[in-house]
Amino acid sequence: MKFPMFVELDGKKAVVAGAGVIGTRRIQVLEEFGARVFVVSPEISPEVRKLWEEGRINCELRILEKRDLDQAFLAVAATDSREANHQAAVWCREAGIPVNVADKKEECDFYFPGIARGGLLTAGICAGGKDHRMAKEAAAEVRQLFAEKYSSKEP
Ligand SMILES: C[C@@]1(CC(=O)O)c2cc3[nH]c(cc4nc(cc5[nH]c(cc(n2)[C@H]1CCC(=O)O)[C@@](C)(CC(=O)O)[C@@H]5CCC(=O)O)C(CC(=O)O)=C4CCC(=O)O)c(CCC(=O)O)c3CC(=O)O
Ligand SMILES: NC(=O)C1=CN([C@@H]2O[C@H](COP(=O)(O)OP(=O)(O)OC[C@H]3O[C@@H](n4cnc5c(N)ncnc54)[C@H](O)[C@@H]3O)[C@@H](O)[C@H]2O)C=CC1
Repeated sequence: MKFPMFVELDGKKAVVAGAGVIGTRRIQVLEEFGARVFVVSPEISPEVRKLWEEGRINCELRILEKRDLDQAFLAVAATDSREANHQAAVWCREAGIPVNVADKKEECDFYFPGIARGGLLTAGICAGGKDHRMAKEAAAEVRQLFAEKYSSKEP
């Protein structure tokens, strides 16, 4: 069971390997929560390219290398290669950097929850890696609750 720690990400380096469908989702969330996102991926989605062009994130269009992880606060391995994701996890573990591995929950130090925000509140919903559909559904219900009952106070 993972502990729901609410972590300060403002200005902290978050490395994301792979900017396809899942990497893009991760990059958007980390950027929204203030991290200094550094993307390494041979190909990137249009959404990620736009964030890059707006100067909100940095990208390198190549495969991940160990040195990319220097000074990272956290990392995400979201490539479509099991081998590359595993290698990233090993490098992170050696360097003591918490890592999320999109295709293997056993290699994750932390999970991405379903997120609900409203007013002053932020919730992260996790089904312990056992049912992401349930996490998604519950997060949608909590978003609805926040909008109905707790949205009056803006952050
Ligand atoms: C453990 C965890 C680690 C982590 O990723 O952080 C993890 C792991 C894995 N997910 C996989 C598949 C999918 N996950 C989703 C969706 C979501 N997955 C999310 C979280 C988590 N997923 C973490 C905790 C989960 C928990 O609490 O139970 C959500 C909540 C948040 C988010 O991803 O942003 C988000 C829904 C919220 C939202 O959309 O609002 C979809 C559907 C979709 O993408 O639309 C699919 C594909 C289709 C399908 O199967 O349904 C695979 C197999 C990959 C493969 O086969 O290669 C693994 C790997 C494994 O289980 O080992
Ligand atoms: N955790 C979750 O919620 C989910 C996880 N997945 C898993 O996430 C992974 C990614 O899936 P998608 O985003 O759909 O794949 P995708 O094919 O859309 O994107 C993969 C990206 O990785 C990049 N890439 C490939 N090798 C790389 C390397 N060595 N270094 C850096 N970047 C590299 C590619 O250029 C591409 O941009 C898959 O392993 C998939 O099984 C899939 C669905 C949900």
